[in-house]
Amino acid sequence: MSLDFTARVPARDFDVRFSLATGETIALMGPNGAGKSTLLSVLAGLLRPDCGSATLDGKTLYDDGEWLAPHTRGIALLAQDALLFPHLSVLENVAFGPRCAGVPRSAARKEAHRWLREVDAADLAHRRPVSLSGGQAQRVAVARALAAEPALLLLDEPLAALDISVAPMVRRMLRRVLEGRSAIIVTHDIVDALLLADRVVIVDGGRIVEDGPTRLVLERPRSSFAAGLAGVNLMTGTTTRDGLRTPGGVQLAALRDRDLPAGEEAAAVFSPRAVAVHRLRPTGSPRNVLAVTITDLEQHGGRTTVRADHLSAEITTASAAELDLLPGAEVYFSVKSAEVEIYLR
Ligand SMILES: Nc1ncnc2c1ncn2[C@@H]1O[C@H](COP(=O)(O)OP(=O)(O)OP(=O)(O)O)[C@@H](O)[C@H]1O
Repeated sequence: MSLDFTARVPARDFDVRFSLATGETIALMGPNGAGKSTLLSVLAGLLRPDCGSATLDGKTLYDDGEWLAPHTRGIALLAQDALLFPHLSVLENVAFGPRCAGVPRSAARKEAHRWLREVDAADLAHRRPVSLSGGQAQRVAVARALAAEPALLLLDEPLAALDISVAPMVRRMLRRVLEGRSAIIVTHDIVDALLLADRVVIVDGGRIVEDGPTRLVLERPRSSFAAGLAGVNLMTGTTTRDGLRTPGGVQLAALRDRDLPAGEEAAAVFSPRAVAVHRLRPTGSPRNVLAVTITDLEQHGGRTTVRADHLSAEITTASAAELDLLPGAEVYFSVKSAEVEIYLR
């Protein structure tokens, strides 16, 4: 194990215990006020728990009387905003960690150039932080965090402050640099959990309520929070000219980003509300049609969720009754391509 963590902070009703394997990335999710920032603060050494202990790669971070100072923990914390040092150039920002660790100036600069290349920001080396866009600054912040060679990387909603148009690029970069790294990423976005993490840990009311592989937690949610997250349809496969093909051969047309390359691993996401249910295969429409078998129906208010083969449709209860839907029935789900979003994995 890379990290073993227990902490109690009664003033915040926080009582959490979990472990992280070496090279594993966890998505930490939960509603507002659940305790996600508390967990990161305790790990980063910004908040002292009343009791508990934590070790990282065999090093004690805290225990009864022991308390390691934040800068000696080997943990880098990346916040929502890049928080670069405004008076230093991009290169000097990234070289800061190695310099603090005693690396000579020219070697530290060389390191910094290497990390900037790693995050596709080599051309920004001589810029000042004030001249960077949000996405550029966040890439530099990632390079700065990695240049310190942390044993554990903490990312607090790293995409939340970014424009929706640049978030996918930064997400792809993160996916690349997080590969094989011990990291905890706080996110509210299930797409991040699916694409960036090996495992999802859900906290609610200062306690862990779910912990497991992201797919499994979504398919069999045990907490109301996870059930809410599971309210999206996800299909994985490879990109094609006009969408996605699953390993089982299902073709899904999507409204595609024009620069999306074909043949890449990707996930398609669409809302259950965008799915229509039919008894007979619909013809002559530009929709995606999937033949499925109903596994379960759930009524809530005037609407019914129809679950089938890991997908779900949300339709009015009146139309569910009209279609005479029952578990075991073979039906067709259809969704317009404009409702399907594709994310590279
Ligand atoms: N500085 C503080 N002092 C006292 N209590 C705090 C402090 N910060 C947070 N809390 C309390 O601790 C609990 C956990 O909050 P925390 O900020 O860790 O949640 P979170 O999951 O990060 O929420 P969000 O998604 O809103 O950032 C909440 O009840 C909150 O009110």
